[in-house]
Amino acid sequence: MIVEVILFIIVLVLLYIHSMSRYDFWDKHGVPVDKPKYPLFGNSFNTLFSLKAPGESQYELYMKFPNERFFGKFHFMKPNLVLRDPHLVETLTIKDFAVASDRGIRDDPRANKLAMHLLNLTDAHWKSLRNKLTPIFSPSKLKGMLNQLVECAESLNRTLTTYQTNRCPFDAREIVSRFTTDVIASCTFGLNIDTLNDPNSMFRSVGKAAFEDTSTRKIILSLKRVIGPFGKFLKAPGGITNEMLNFFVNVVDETIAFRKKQGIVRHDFLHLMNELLEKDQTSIKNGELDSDNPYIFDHTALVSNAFVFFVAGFETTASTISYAMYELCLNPIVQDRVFQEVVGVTNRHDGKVTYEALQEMSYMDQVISETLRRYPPIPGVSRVLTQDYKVPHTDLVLPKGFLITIPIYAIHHDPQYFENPFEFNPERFSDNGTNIKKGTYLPFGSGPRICIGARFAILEVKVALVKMLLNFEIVKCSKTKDPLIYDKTSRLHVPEGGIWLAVQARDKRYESI
Ligand code: HEM
Repeated sequence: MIVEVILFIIVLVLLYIHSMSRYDFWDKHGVPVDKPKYPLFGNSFNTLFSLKAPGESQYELYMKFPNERFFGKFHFMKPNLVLRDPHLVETLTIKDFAVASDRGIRDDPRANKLAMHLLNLTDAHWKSLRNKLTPIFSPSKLKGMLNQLVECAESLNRTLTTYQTNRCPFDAREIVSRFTTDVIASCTFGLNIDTLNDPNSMFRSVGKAAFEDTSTRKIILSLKRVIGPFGKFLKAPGGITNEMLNFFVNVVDETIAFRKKQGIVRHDFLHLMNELLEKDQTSIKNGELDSDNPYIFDHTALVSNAFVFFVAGFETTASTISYAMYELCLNPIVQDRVFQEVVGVTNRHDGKVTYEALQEMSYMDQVISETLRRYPPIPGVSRVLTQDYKVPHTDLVLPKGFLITIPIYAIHHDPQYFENPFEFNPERFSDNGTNIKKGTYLPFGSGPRICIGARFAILEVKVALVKMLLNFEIVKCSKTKDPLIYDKTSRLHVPEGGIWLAVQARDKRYESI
């Protein structure tokens, strides 16, 4: 027995020495590094074990290297380069896109019936799909969805009225997540669901399942990223089930069949994607497209991308609206100014929230931009090299497959680019944001892989805030936290326990608007 124990200790010591020696990687390349204290988990220890919120952990590390263009860290034992220089961020994501077109956090696009979507694809297949989908987010197409957004915002207002009448505080994150779920269900799946009144709807359950985190889930999801092809054998607990996936496929099929039978045309994402599908089918019939072309926009592409719009779109927009409400509540002067703008513009448009009226609300744009700077819903993005890459103006050559991180949250809070970065100040975005240095404002990412839904997201956030402000003043309640404390268990930078606020009815003059 003693021999076994000694052998076990020797193995542990050898493993420890091996693991710690891997951390010499950046020293050997002359790159500044924050060497991890513990073996195996690299610099991710604090976030994986829920000791720090992701944004705070990223910021702390970033601020250790104030004069560097980049620094090294470790994701588990895998070296990872973190960019600090905004020019380098732009070079990698735009000019050198050809060598860094992959985000590296994808599942196999054939993993299940909803996996053939933009997030999971790379190279030519991604490019073909992105080119097909980009036009459905054009301003003219989004204008066609405005009525649906306004209807959902009116439903949100009805819910807020009940809280106002009962003088009851509410968790803005929860209520607004139900609104953004209704929006995606309406614009992407053609369904008028009412998650605001039915919080247990399947859509809401899937939304929660996609973002609910535990330490075990975070560790397994992160491990999947570093062990390459073996990752597919690892299954993280929780998340989206097969039953949920089937539900989405059925919803899409039933809605398309119903619309066809009833002759209903609604200019939403479902309709526009169905047009893409029919166009490819016609091209195959006419012999213009080969039926075994791997990039055909078929049923799988339609349901997969409808699904990814939901997952990528509901939490990010809910986060932005609820943080904007929080900041407007803490900054009554800003709230008053934006309210005056909203009333002035809507009055010029016969009291209506039209697409044209929304384009005139420039101070509202500043408020939304500053919210996205202060609280970027996705704190960082990554790129994986598809070829060896010489980092510009250095001798550092990184091999194919190397992981590079762009720390969005930290760059947004770097005092070099944003004075008093933790202060909410929409004035930073006066002059259409032309005074913001390139490569320092990245809420939607950068380059050809930038968020495809950015324009839709801004429109949705704007409609919700405009309709809300016309009816309510957002005020503090006894549960409003200032400052907020961030959730250490989540992969996103979200407040612990939600964002508690209250609303008061506006002057009767505006109630009907
Ligand atoms: C405030 C709201 C949103 C924020 C802050 C946001 C942010 C982001 C970011 C940072 C990326 C990665 C970009 C990169 O790697 O450079 C991304 C990608 C993406 N987003 Fe969004 N997003 C938002 C809303 C939406 C909405 C509403 C949709 C769909 C309706 C959407 C769909 C997508 C898709 C499909 C991708 C992958 C694009 C590709 O790989 O080609 N997002 N988003």
